[in-house]
Amino acid sequence: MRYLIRGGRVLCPDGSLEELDLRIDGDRIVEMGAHLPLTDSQVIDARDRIVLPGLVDPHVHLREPGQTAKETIETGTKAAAAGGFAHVCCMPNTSPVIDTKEIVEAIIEKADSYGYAKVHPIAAITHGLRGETLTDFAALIAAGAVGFTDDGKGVQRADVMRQALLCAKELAVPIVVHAEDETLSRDGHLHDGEVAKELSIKGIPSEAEAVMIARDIVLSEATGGAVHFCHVSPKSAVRVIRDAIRAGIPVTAEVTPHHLLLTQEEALRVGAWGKVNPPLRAATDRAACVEGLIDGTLSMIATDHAPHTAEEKARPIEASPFGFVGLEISFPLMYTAFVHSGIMALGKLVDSMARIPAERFKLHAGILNVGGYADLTLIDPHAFRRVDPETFYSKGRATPFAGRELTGWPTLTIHRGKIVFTRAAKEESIR
Ligand SMILES: NC(=O)N[C@@H](CC(=O)O)C(=O)O
Ligand SMILES: [Zn+2]
Repeated sequence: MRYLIRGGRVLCPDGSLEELDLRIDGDRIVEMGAHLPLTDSQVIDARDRIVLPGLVDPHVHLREPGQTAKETIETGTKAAAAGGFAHVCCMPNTSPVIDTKEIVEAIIEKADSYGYAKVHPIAAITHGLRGETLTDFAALIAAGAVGFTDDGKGVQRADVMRQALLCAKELAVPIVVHAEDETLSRDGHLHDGEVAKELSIKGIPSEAEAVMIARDIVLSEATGGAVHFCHVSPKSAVRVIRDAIRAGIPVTAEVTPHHLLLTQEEALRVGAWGKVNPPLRAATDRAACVEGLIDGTLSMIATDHAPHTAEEKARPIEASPFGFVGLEISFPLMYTAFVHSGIMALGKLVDSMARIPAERFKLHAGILNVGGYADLTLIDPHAFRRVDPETFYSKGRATPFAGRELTGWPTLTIHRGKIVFTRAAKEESIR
């Protein structure tokens, strides 16, 4: 199949927006230029659209194998396509845990058989996420793992983390850190602040996250192993990561839309739909995350798409699991808050949602160029729509952003030369 994407403004690798047509042949972009001839291609009308590279999400939970009532590889990658994502890195806290090459291979094969988006497993650091013995990193990488994490919990033992970093250095992959010291976070449900106090719910202090980040920066420097910090949330952590980067220690970090846009007060408004780990914190923490995004300390955006069943997220806060969905709204959330508002250039946002995570995990993705894979998404920078969880492809429906009016929604996504998502005309704009 040949497509001609005509009349759109294309985000070029240098960050400029240019009126260009793109021709797709098979799974590749074969031509980019002004007013390309139609020849034998099928036209995709991109007038009033911005053409972006397929986005890259370094942190999603697809729940397969084992928790298919929450999500499946099929529904999770459909949600990715609807959110404009061509690549997602999936976390290993499945059942069983992603700690063998067979599971890594099965996930990749299954995702490829659907063809909505590429899935890159981040395999477990330790067997069963038990925090004791290292998995076979070399075998897991050979099977397709792009990094290692015990996400869902932190690696409590410093000696185990040190060993993991030595292996990671040898094999040139990052250790992806969910930073949480359980002696400080245990039994907590919300940020340890005013709202938790008001609701008489045990809190999770910022230090539970920041002390682990500080420890792993020290271990990264000592071993030379690269660390990527997940879903950074407290001000203290942003500061130590900034200092580490300045000192040349090989660390990178991601931040989520919810930690950039929301605070602990959400628990009063939406209850368990706003329960997430790490928790939504104080206004000063949120401001520090925004500052970290803008100065490049937090160089990547991750959704931490964490679907649970409707029943689980309907429970009271203390009985509900941590996490909510994000894939289908992450780009419009970020576009509306940072680009539409004039705070950030579109090129910088897309770098943080495509080019930089692709480079970090060596995915050969994240920019539009002739000869590259035809992974791209068209966004509508004009129309506003409300977030309606009932329209999600994900099985997860919980999000504290339900009802928000956003612009910059993906309207059409192409993955490897095939149309994998088009926004239904019934989802009309509200202004
Ligand atoms: N973020 C969450 O609140 N939950 C994640 C685990 C995680 O990413 O730490 C999950 O698996 O549900
Ligand atoms: Zn995590």
